[in-house]
Amino acid sequence: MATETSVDYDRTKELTQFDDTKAGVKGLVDAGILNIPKIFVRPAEDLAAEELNSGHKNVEVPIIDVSNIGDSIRRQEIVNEVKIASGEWGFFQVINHGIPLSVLDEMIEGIRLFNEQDLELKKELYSRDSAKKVKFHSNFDLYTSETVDWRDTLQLTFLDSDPDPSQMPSVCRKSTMEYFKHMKKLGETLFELLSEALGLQADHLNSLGYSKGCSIVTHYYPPCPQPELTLGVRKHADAGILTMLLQNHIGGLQVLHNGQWFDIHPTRGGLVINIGDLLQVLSNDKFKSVKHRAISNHIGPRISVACFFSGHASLLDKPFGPIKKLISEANPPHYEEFLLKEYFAKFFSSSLDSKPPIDYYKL
Ligand SMILES: O=C(O)CCC(=O)C(=O)O
Ligand SMILES: [Fe+2]
Repeated sequence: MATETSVDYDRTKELTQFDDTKAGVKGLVDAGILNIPKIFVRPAEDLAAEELNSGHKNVEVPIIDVSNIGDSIRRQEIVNEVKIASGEWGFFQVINHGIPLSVLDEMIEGIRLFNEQDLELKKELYSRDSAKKVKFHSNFDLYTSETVDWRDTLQLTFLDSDPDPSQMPSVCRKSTMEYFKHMKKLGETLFELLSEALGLQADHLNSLGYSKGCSIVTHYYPPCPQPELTLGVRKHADAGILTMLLQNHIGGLQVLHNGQWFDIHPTRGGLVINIGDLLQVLSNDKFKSVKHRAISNHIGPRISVACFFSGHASLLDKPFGPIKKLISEANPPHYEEFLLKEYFAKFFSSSLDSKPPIDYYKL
């Protein structure tokens, strides 16, 4: 909740005014503002507590080359790298994954075109309706978070079926359909590697439907006139199972590792993979879901495309918890079982900075 006490500052009114423009953060930049509105300014204690540009320059999140995965010796090495990265960092980048550069570049370009198209067209998709599969807005938790983040989002949700091209915004339809096809395929490969890294059969996670059901959440971070006062995305861990993220060349993504922020530098052709809270649960804490954030920048736009795997819609009513094969007397469950539909209801009714829903199920 807001901590603002000044009598002449009506925060709810400012939030509503911003939301009603349906123009997002880009609308503010287009209007030529030099000082960011108060709703975006992080609390003074947060700003004082840390230096925003504290990202380390010399240590890198692991980069895993997944070419030659068909070679059994190399595959075992890759599985081992995935195991170490997932357990120690919760993050890694994959390179040589086989997705053509043109597909990645066109995806980023499609999202740029969507955000930079005529505002009247973009406004038609502006919504906070949870039932909408395709929607554009700024900050899904605008009214519940302490501070508003400096980004706009186009969200495409496909939990029970593949995307329907007719629902896609026309400027990014072709590129998104192509990108989705590749995400699905690479997702299955990664779920195989993660299964093996947990000591399970390669098809374990795929056969349970965990690599099905995903949302493509695309972020557009306009240049910010006062980047030291706000963030692109606040510190959070991802609520789903696995995230695969494409970013353009601007940079800003940071991961919290041993209490320090590390930059995840954009690698041309690379994709950032991170373990979500639900995979931490499935793995009974063998894999870590780690906090990350995106800082804002004077230059931009920064564009990122997150593909969140959260399991097929048919799993929503089924009990969810640590994988039974990973549990023993020596390794008891760290979480009680819960229903995914209740879990996601908790997530979407709170804000990125509130208590993560998995905390309710910790034993
Ligand atoms: O834009 C980024 O690099 C990060 C986005 C992110 O963390 C998210 O969507 O959960
Ligand atoms: Fe995230």
